[in-house]
Amino acid sequence: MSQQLKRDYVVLEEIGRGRFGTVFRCSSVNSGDSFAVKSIDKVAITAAGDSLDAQCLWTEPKILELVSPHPHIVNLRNLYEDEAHLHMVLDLCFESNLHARVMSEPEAASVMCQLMQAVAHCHGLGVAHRDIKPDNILFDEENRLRLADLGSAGVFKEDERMSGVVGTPHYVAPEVLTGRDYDEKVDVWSAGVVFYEMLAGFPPFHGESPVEIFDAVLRGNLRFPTRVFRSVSPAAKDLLRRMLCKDVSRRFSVQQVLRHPWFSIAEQTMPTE
Ligand SMILES: Nc1ncnc2c1ncn2[C@@H]1O[C@H](COP(=O)(O)OP(=O)(O)OP(=O)(O)O)[C@@H](O)[C@H]1O
Repeated sequence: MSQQLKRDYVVLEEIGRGRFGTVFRCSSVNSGDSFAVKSIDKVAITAAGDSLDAQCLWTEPKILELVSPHPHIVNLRNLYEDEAHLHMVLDLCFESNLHARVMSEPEAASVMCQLMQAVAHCHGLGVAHRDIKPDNILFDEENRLRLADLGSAGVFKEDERMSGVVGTPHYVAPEVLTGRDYDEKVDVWSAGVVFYEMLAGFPPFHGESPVEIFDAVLRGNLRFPTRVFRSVSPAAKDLLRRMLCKDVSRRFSVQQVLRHPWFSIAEQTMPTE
């Protein structure tokens, strides 16, 4: 454990684990405030022998430095390195229950508005997240949405597109699967899948295996089964069509999503406290 990290934070219980990262709760020695520390095992990455993973080691902290601070992103507070680990001190968050239940449109609008603000901030700085999915959408102690895990993010420039298959089967955009170059609108597609799932309780493109899911994504046949979508507003369906549009040139940008009338319609029907 880095001596410097131990000087600044008391590292407490484990709260999560990924492929190479273990996440602990920690508290600041100075303020007593709670944070999360994600410790990446450099040795395990090197031993796994995957040069892509080794390259990605620095992607997350570098991109987090670029996009922090933002109220809807899991911000990087401090970074430490020792021989075996990279330690990222992050805002402490909690897993979302986005998978757990079908949401009303006002609830979904609140989630989508915060998510799209985080994505707009990233896109404005030339960063595409590339792995938007419920597991990477966390909430902080004040119940504010925080976009997490920028380990798969990519930097794009005006005349330079991105490549490489990155993402998670149900949420990945079709242009990523075809192996062609793509742009930041892959995030709008993935956020559209999350949006559909919040309203329907199941994803728009499904299958029994990853291959079947990929085939369904590539077909991109968006359906609104009456059983479930009978009570969903035409504005919500319109926005879903514009986000889950296979033709990237016609797919909405994040700014266009944020300007869509569905947000104000859904807000007007929000119950008052
Ligand atoms: N800031 C945080 N606060 C609380 N929990 C967190 C935080 N960041 C991540 N976690 C939790 O820790 C677990 C692992 O985190 P994360 O997915 O970022 O690790 P990872 O190594 O990048 O994972 P993978 O590459 O396998 O997706 C997840 O369950 C996540 O919910």
